[in-house]
Amino acid sequence: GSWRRTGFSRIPEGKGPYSVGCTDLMTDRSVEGSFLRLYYPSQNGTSSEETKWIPKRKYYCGLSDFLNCYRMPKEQMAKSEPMLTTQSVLFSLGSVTCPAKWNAAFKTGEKYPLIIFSHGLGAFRTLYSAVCIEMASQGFVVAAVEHRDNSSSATYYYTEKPVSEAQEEALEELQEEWLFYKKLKRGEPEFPVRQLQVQQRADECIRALNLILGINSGKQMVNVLRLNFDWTLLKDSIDLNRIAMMGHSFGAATAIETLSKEARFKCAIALDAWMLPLADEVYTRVHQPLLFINSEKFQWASNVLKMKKLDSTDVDRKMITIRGSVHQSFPDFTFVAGNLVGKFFKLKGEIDPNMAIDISNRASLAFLQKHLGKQLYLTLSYYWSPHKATI
Ligand SMILES: CCN(CC)CCN(C[C@]12C[C@](c3ccc(C(F)(F)F)cc3)(C1)C2)C(=O)Cn1c(SCc2ccc(F)cc2)nc(=O)c2c1C=CC2
Repeated sequence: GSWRRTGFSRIPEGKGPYSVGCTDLMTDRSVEGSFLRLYYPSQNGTSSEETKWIPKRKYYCGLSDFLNCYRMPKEQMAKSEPMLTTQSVLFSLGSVTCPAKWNAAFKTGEKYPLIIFSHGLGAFRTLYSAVCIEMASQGFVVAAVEHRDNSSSATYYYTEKPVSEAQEEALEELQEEWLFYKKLKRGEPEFPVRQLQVQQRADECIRALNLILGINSGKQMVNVLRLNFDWTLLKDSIDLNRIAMMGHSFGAATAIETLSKEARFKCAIALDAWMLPLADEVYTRVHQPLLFINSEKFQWASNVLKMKKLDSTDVDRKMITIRGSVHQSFPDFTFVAGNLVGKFFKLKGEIDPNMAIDISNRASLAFLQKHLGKQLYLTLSYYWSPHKATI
């Protein structure tokens, strides 16, 4: 509408041949369950509703608390114009949708490769829709997990309300329990906290993989979220040989940790990896191909040196840097925030946000095609010739 600020651009649509659907899945009524947002190739015309980008108001509260490091000190607040508080920025985003059809019917009839996506520190499952929608439009099923390790700025799960005898016959009530970002205590060493969190995050990604594979084999599962989406259409739709991890920042470290624990993941794409949470052991335990896609600004020696420690001649390890991009060029805020907010919060670099994500997505797709697409060919040639198969 006309109220939109100039330069207010939306999250970019998928460029691939498939139309994209989106739905949410939460299993078990406990914090140990899985919670993920699924982006998938959908049947055209089965839904006209666009997907809500940030689905519950409590996410805004969690986000503005996480970002409160930007809150002006009190004395300055009094003096100057009412600042661009993160609260005001966030509440203007309430109506933002992402270009995927909410609960559209899953497109059956072929097997798709699977990507498990892990979000960054202070983010949550819905904030990387530009990347996930592009992958789904190219024929991937993408499960963006929501982590419950207190690194998300907000997340929730359901528990049964303790039903008192009096209400015995009443329908059992489900109660929403919220978890928020847990700040480090002053002087608390960061590594032990992040190492524990990256372990939990990897377990949550492996649990999500097992959940999707269970659905693929036709296993019955209960979605705690009452949505009208037919999960049985996913039966026999995942190509079990083509499974990959993707993640941003803390989520990229999670992707590397997950590969070291689960060989069913054939490769990973690390978007602006934050390597601090990874223990030394992981460097000798990852054997799959890795692609590091870095922004120009999120670079410091110790972090890059840890990426280089994973360099290898036996397996394909690549690193590219997108000139003019920033850390926030990968999550969706780079598209949703206007130029004013975008510059202020460093959500946009010099490069146009759509161009940056396009470079990243094309590099990702080429890497996935190389390491997932030829899997069958590689296997066959390996058996036919004693030499090491090469691509
Ligand atoms: C601990 C808090 N703080 C210390 C000063 C650092 C805060 N910070 C920089 C921020 C996120 C920022 C952001 C977003 C969104 C608006 C908004 F206004 F548009 F909403 C504004 C400002 C604030 C840019 C980061 O944490 C960077 N970062 C991230 S950002 C992931 C994220 C979080 C929230 C989002 F909405 C979107 C994306 N993921 C990581 O895994 C890691 C790091 C650093 C190391 C590991």
